[in-house]
Amino acid sequence: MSLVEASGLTKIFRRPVKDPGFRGALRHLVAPSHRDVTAVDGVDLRIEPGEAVAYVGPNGAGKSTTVKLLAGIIVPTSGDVRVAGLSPHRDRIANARQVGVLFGQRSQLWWDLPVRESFTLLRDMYGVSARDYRERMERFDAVLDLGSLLPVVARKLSLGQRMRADLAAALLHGPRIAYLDEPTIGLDIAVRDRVRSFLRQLRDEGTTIMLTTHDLGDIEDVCERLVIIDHGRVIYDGALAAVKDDFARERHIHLQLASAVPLSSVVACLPDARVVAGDGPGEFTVTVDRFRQTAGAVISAVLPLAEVVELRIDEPAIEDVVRKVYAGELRLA
Ligand SMILES: Nc1ncnc2c1ncn2[C@@H]1O[C@H](COP(=O)(O)OP(=O)(O)OP(=O)(O)O)[C@@H](O)[C@H]1O
Repeated sequence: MSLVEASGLTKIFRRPVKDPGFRGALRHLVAPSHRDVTAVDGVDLRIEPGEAVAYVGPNGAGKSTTVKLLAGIIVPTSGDVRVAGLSPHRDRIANARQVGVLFGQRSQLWWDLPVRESFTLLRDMYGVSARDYRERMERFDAVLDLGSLLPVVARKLSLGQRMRADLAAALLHGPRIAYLDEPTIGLDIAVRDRVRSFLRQLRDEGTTIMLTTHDLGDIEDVCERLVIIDHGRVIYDGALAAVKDDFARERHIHLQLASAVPLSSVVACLPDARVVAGDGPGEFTVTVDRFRQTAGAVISAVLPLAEVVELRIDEPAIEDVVRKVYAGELRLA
C-alpha cells in the first residue's frame, strides 16, 4: 500500500463576490453571491514510503491546498485521500501523529513563548518519550544550531532563525511523512546545505518527504521525483531526470567559425534550427531539438561555409524546466 493515496482529490473554495463600495456591501448582504474557485482539481497521487517528492507549480496552482488536504487541515469537496490508511480529516489526531508540516509562511511555534517551551509543549502533545526527545533535539541542534535559539521568544526570531526552529518543531515527533513548504527560505548558505543533507538523511532513513519549494537546489539535492501541478491538476509526475527529456528538448550550440559568414547563410544550412548571431564575427548560437538534430549534424551542415574553431554546448537543466513552471511559461498538452 502506498503511504499517500489520493484519487480524484478535489477542493472547491467558495468565495464571496462583492461589488465595490457601500452599495456593493449592502447588495451582498441582501443577495449574497459567490464564485467557486477550484483549487485542487481531481488530483491522483501515490507516494511510496521513503520517497522524496518535489511538488511544484506556479503561484495559486494548488500546492498548499493539496498539502492542507493531506494534513487533514481542510476537508476535500470530493475524491478520496488516505495517508497510511487514515483519512486525514476524519482521523485528524491520529493523522497528525504521522505527519509533520512546515508552512513557510506560518509558524507553529507559540509566538509569545521561548522556543524551548514550544518544543516541550509539542513533545507533550505528541507524547514523545524523554529519550526520543533528547536524541532528536541533539540531532536538530547539530544541523540547525538550535542551542542559541531555545531561550528566545518566537516573535523575536529572524526569518532564518524561525525556519530553523520551525523545521525542528515539524519533525520533533518523528513523523512518517513530512510536508515541507520552502524549508530553506531565509537560511544562510552553510545552514541551508546542512538542512539539505539532513533531509537526504531523513529520506534515506525512511521518512517520506513532500517538498514544495522555489529553490531548485533543494529539489535537485533532495528529491528524485517531480510532480508539477497547474490550475489544480497534476500535469507531470515522473522522475526528476526524465523531466529534461520530456520538457527540455532544446540544446544550445555556440559556434565560433574561422571566418565571418553572413547569418543568412548559416540559417540556410540549418533549416530545422534557430540561429542567432553572436557578438563577434563568425559567432552563432544554434538552438536545436536535441532528439532530432545532433551537434555533429550541425557542425557538418555549417562546414561548407567555414571551419568550426570552437564549440560549446549548453545542455538543458532541470532548473530551466522548473523555473519555467514557476513562471507559468510551461504549457503542457
Ligand atoms: N481559503 C481559501 N478560500 C478561497 N480561495 C482559496 C483559499 N485557499 C486557496 N484559495 C485559492 O485556491 C487556489 C490555489 O491556492 P493555493 O494556496 O493552494 O496555491 P499554491 O500553489 O500553494 O500557491 P502559492 O505558491 O502562491 O502559495 C488559488 O486560486 C487561491 O486563491
